[in-house]
Amino acid sequence: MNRTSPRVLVGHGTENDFVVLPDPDGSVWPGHRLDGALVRRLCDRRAGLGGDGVLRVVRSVHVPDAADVLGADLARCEWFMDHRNADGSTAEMCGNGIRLFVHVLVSEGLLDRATCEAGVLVGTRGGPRRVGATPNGDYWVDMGPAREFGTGKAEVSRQVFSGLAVSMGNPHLACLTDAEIDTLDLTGTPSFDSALFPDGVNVELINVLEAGAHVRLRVVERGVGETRSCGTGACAAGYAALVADGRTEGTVQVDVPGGRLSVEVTSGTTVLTGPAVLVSAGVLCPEWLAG
Ligand SMILES: N[C@@H](CCC[C@H](N)C(=O)O)C(=O)O
Repeated sequence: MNRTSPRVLVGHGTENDFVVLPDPDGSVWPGHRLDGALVRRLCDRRAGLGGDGVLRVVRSVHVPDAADVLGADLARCEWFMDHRNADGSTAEMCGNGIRLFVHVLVSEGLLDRATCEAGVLVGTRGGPRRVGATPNGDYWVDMGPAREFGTGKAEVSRQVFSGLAVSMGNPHLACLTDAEIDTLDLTGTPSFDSALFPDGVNVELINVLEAGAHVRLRVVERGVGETRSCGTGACAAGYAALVADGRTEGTVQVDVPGGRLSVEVTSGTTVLTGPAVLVSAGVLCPEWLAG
C-alpha cells in the first residue's frame, strides 16, 4: 500500500451500514471517479467492503451540485453529506447516514467536539440539516417537517399494504399493518404507484406496539432493498403512528432490526436521535480499485 491509497472507513447507525470516504477537499473522489459502478463495487458484501450505501465526507464548496440544492445556505454548510445508495443512485437524505457522517467529522479531527455538541449544519441533497451530539454519545438530527402527500399502496411479499405518503426530503410510504411484520419475506422489489412516487419510494411496514408511542419497523429501501434500519423511514413511521393516534405531535420509539431510534415530531419539525458507530478504518488496495 502506498501513501496515495484512498482512506476508507466503515460504520453504521442502528446497523444501516455505510462505506465512508473522507475527501475533505474533493481531490480524492471527484464526481467522475466515484461513479455508480464503483459505488456498487464498494457496497458489494462479497467482492467489496459491503454496505447499504456510501457517504463521501466533503466540503460543500467542492460538490458541483451542492450550490443548486443548498442555494444561499451553501455558505452556512461547511460540510456536505454526499450520499449514494448501494445501487449507485443518489438520495436526498439519509437519517442514519448523517449521524455517522458527523461522528466521522469528529473522529477524523475535522470538527471539534464542542461545536458538535452545539449542533452543526450539514448540507445534503434534501437541504441543510442540523446535527448534534447528545451527552450519552448518541446524535440527534433536526430532519425538518414530515410532509404528507396522500395515501398509497405497495405490494410486498405478495401482500398489498396501504399507507401514508410522507416526504422526509426523500419519499416514503409508511404502512401501519396488523400483519406480523417479522414473518414477511422482504427480499423482492415492492411494486407501487409510480404516479404518486415518480422517483421511487422507501416502503415502511409498521406494527404498532403502543398507540402513538412505540412501533416496530421493517423497511425496504429504494436503491438498496431491505435494510436493518432507515432513519428517514423511522421518522415517516413515527409520524404515521401519531396520525393514526389522532395526533401530529409526540415522541415515538421506533424499534428496527438493527436497534432503536427515537423520533420526536412537533408542529414544525422532526428530531431523530440514535447511535452512530465506527467499525473500521484503513485504505483501499490500489489493485482492487484498478478493478
Ligand atoms: N437509510 C437511509 C435512507 C437512504 C436513502 C434511501 N434509500 C432513498 O433512496 O431515499 C436513512 O437512514 O434515512
